This record gives sequence, C-alpha cells and structure tokens, in this order.
Amino acid sequence: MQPTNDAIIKVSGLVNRFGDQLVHDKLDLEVRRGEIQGIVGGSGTGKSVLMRSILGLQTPQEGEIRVLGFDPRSGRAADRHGIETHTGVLFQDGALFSSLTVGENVEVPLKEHHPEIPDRLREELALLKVKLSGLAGETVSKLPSQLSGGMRKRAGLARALALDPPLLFLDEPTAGLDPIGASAFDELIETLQESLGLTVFLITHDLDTLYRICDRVAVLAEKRVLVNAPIEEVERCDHPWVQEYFHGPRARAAQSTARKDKKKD
Ligand SMILES: Nc1ncnc2c1ncn2[C@@H]1O[C@H](COP(=O)(O)OP(=O)(O)OP(=O)(O)O)[C@@H](O)[C@H]1O
Repeated sequence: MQPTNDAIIKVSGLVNRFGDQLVHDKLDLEVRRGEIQGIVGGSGTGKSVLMRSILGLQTPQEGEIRVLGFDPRSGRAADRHGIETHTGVLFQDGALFSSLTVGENVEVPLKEHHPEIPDRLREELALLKVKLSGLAGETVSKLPSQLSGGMRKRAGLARALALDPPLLFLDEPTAGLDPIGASAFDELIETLQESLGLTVFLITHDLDTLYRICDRVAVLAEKRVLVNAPIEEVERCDHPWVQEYFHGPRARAAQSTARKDKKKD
C-alpha cells in the first residue's frame, strides 16, 4: 500500500510527567497511513512512554491523541476496545506467556476478542500467523524458553498480528539480534507492511533499520518531536544529537549498506 497524507495517529500537545520529571512537553506527532514510521532518540527521551500513551496504557497529563479515530484518553470502553482490536504490539522482550506454547500465545487475543471462533479454526489461524512471521509450523507447540531470541521476536510478532490489525507497534524489534538476524527481521517487517498494507510505528536505535525500511523518522529530543521526515531530511537537521547520531561512523556504515541494497533492488 502506498503511504497517504491521511494521519492514522495524531498526537497534539502531549505532556507526560513522572513526579518532577517532565518527559514530554507539548509533543506533536502525526503518523501517516501505510508508512513505516521510525521513532528514534537518546535513551530516556520517552519513546516507550509515547507508545504507551498512544495505546492507552499510560495516562498523560495533557494532550489530545487519536488512533484511527479512537481516543485512548476518553476512558470509554468503545475506545479501549477499538484500540485493542485495531493494533498489534511487539514489546521489547516479546512479552510472551512463558507457560503457554507459541500457538497458545498467538491464540490469546483471538480467544479474548473472538470467543465465537471454534477451537480448531483458532488453532489454524494461530498456525497461519506463526508461518507468516517466518517460523516453521512445528514452532506452535514449543514453549518460549525453547526458542532463540530471534524466534521469540517472531513469535511475538505472530501474536501481534493475530487480529489482523491495520496498525503495528514495534518497540526495538532488532535489539539483541545479530546483524544477520536483524536484517532478516527488517525484511520481514517490510514484506508484511507491503503485503498486508500495515502502518508500522517502529521504535529503534538500529541505524540499519532506519535507513533500510523507514519511510519517515521522528527524532525525540528536548521533550518533543524535533523533526519527522524522510531520513535524508532528518540528517540535515542541525541539532547536536542528530548530527552526532546520523553523521558518526556507524551511520556512515548504515548509509553505505542502504545504498548498496537500493542498487540491488
Ligand atoms: N512508570 C514510570 N514511572 C516513573 N518514571 C517513568 C515511568 N515510565 C517511564 N519513566 C521515565 O520516563 C523516561 C522515559 O522513559 P522511556 O522508557 O519512554 O524512554 P525511552 O526513550 O524508551 O528509553 P530507551 O531508549 O532507553 O528504551 C525515563 O526517564 C523513565 O525512567
């Protein structure tokens, strides 16, 4: 699906504070439908708090948020249900239930939101999502502890996709993966985004991911979104953090790999 100018997430004037610590100060962000939106920023700049606010898992002090038209701050059951059923989330550690098999983990959201689906069909749907996430079919009967870190991420992704959500949230999906595993995961995200027409909200520190698959990148600094643009434009922002991050040796390596990848395409 081609990106459009239509905002699927709109955040205006967001304020998040923990005691004396102000994390967001009138932060604004728009995420366009059909895009892979990267979110980057130094440690502790509030990327996860932003994601949690959008999902209604955290109550900000001020601001307006709309996610596919739903309001996570309203406290209404209809808004909460709307967000839960239209979004999939892959948390940093995969957040799988350790006592359930991979298949049972993927079945959890289906059981919760579609109890009318017969057991057999639910198992088949879970198997489909597991395969879609690049895992072998027999993985459904494994426990999370029997999987590698990369496989656990894929299992978490399968669960995030269980309800066919149009909007996918990924919190540092390639953290802890080796470069080959990380690159394969990037490819999977890109393929799924294109084939399922997803919008992806992707928090990452991984420069390769930012260069390879993000349509736009939002930089969090100074308690707000400093810039949100295609990466070539972000690189030109003269803020010291952006300059250090996007013009250091690691960024140069990521830029050159991304260029090589583009040439191959
Ligand atoms: N529930 C909470 N109670 C108190 N402080 C919190 C809470 N959640 C987050 N914070 C604080 O808010 C700030 C932003 O946290 P957040 O996890 O969003 O950062 P981040 O940008 O995702 O960082 P990282 O890149 O290290 O994961 C941090 O200083 C954190 O300690």
